Amino acid sequence: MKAAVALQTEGLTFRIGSAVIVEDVSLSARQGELVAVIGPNGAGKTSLFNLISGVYRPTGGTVRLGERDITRYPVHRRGRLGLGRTFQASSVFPALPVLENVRLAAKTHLGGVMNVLRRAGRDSAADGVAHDCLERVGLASRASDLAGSLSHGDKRKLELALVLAQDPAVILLDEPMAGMSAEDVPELTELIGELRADRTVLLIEHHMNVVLGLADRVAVMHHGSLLAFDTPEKVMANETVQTAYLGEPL
Ligand SMILES: Nc1ncnc2c1ncn2[C@@H]1O[C@H](COP(=O)(O)OP(=O)(O)OP(=O)(O)O)[C@@H](O)[C@H]1O
Repeated sequence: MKAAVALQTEGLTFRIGSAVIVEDVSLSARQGELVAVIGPNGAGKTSLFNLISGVYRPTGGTVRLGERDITRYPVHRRGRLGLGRTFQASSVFPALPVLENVRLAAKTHLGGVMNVLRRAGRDSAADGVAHDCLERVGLASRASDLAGSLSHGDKRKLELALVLAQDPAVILLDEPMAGMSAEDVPELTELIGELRADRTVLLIEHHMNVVLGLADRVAVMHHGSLLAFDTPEKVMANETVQTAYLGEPL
């Protein structure tokens, strides 16, 4: 039996004046599935994430999280319902220790789901979650360092820990490898692969070896539209994709 659909867009469209940013995008991700979103610069990938996470209001189409139509929900409500997203460096407090950053994210989340608990109980639960998340992303040894002192690559790991601390069922990752040193890429690739054990992941990624190694299905965007949405093998063999995006046969 196929797993239930965790996230689905139907006819998702975003226009600004006469500019079409995202056009009629219908895709879905099942529970435990990793869907990669690829396409050239300016294809509309980040805008698609902005529509799914509620940063942009679509001019057409719908977004469903599980059975629920969340198209008109604000960002924070989508977060509470289990949709998580990395927000690049903007979500990191540089003057606070690494651990404190993750604790704050965990506390915010636990404050929503455990508001009947006493503060002390919540704080110790947040501590546990924060340590666990830092361990998972490989930053446990940097827990007491200031977040601002981390290298670019380690900041990306911290951003991932901040999302994990909110325990989302569906995670949107926008180029998590960007700016990482080559030796960090395999470790992070493995970590993202492991997320699938209990979550659904949508991943914007330019490293094709990462995409091909991780993705169950690949969505190819081009000029705001979905050019193909299929298994990595079928997408790579798709002539339209080769001509329009990859330029030449692989
Ligand atoms: N709020 C906005 N106002 C005006 N133009 C926008 C807005 N959001 C996106 N765009 C435009 O839409 C197009 C798609 O941008 P988007 O960032 O979604 O592409 P992308 O595929 O993520 O590109 P990249 O790989 O470079 O990150 C770009 O031309 C961008 O300038």
